[in-house]
Amino acid sequence: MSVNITVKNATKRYGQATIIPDLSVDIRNGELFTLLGPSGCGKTTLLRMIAGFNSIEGGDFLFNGKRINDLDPGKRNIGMVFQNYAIFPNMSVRKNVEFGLKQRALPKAEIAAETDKFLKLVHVDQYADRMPDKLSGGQQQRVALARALVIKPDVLLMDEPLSNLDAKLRVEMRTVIKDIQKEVGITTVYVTHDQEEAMAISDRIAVMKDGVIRHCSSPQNIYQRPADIFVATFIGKSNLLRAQLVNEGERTFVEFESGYRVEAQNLRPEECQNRKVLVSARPEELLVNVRPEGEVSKGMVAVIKDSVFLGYNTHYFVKLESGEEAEIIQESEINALIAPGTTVYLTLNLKKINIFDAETEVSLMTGIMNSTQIPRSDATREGE
Ligand SMILES: Nc1ncnc2c1ncn2[C@@H]1O[C@H](COP(=O)(O)OP(=O)(O)OP(=O)(O)O)[C@@H](O)[C@H]1O
Repeated sequence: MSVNITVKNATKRYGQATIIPDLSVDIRNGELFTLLGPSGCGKTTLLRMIAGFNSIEGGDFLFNGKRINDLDPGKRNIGMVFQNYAIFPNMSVRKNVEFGLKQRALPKAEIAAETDKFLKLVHVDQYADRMPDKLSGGQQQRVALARALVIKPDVLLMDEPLSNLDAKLRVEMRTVIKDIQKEVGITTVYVTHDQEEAMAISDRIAVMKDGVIRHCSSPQNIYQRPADIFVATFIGKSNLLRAQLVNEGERTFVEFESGYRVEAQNLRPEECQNRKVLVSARPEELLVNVRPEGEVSKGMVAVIKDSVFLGYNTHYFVKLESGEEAEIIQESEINALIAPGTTVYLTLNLKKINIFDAETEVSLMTGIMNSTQIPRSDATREGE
């Protein structure tokens, strides 16, 4: 039986250091929920608290509403996969997978049938009699996954399971994990510091910094409307440009340091007063335009520092008149690579930029989905 997990006001300290000050989050039954953040932000600490391996200095952990704080790790019915495989090197693949079932003293026929089922699920059935050292890293992680799932855990915890694999295999294994998780439907908490991996596999992501969840939502919501500048720059690449909000009657304009001005869109009405802001634009939301001789600029004036042709896309690295630098990714056009040294003007995809208060670094936009709570009336709804 898969469960929903509730973390209420969790606190974790190591000696004098508070690693998690006060963290609350609901993880839905059956979802693949990722804890994402830089090294040391407390992802593994939180995962180990869910597993019962770490003491809890404050707060409550609940599975389906039942408090588990005092339940031994072995009684929480949790499956786990770590980066260092955690399979027994002296046992064949089959023996590794059947280990958990034997410990539960199930009938022999059931053990054999269940082991076969999970070996097939992760596509290692043809290696059932091999020893782990005769398997590739990806195959070893598949065995670790089968071993974790065969006991029918209520929760699957995965801590950087792909970080020991090479880049190509890591990308392949994302699909394997995502597909298998959907097939078995077990609530999964996944830890990674790789934002692309998180975006590729997760139903929802919690972006963490210093033990605090800064943004919790679907990958699309977090990418398109990040809650603050940390999130905007941690998930994908964001160019940050200094600007000022300027009110004119009912209208609010964004005035960049170069003097370029556009009408602000999607700002929360209560946030429209004059103030210093930072505008974030993804590399694909800025457009490089060549300015014909003598024509007045229709955007922010910049000079191309470097042009990198990458086939379908071209990356331009530019320096603006304000001294700020930006990276732009643009679909390559035939024979139209703009040479370094060329003066260009930049325009923005206004619907997609994000505007943040320069001081608090918090977003001023409408449409931010950020919730660590499951709406009680609609716990199974997709997205937010
Ligand atoms: N047993 C421990 N004793 C003291 N400090 C610890 C202990 N375990 C972790 N820490 C500290 O707690 C903080 C959070 O560690 P944690 O392993 O949860 O981070 P993380 O986000 O998982 O990072 P990484 O991606 O590097 O694994 C770090 O500053 C770490 O040094």
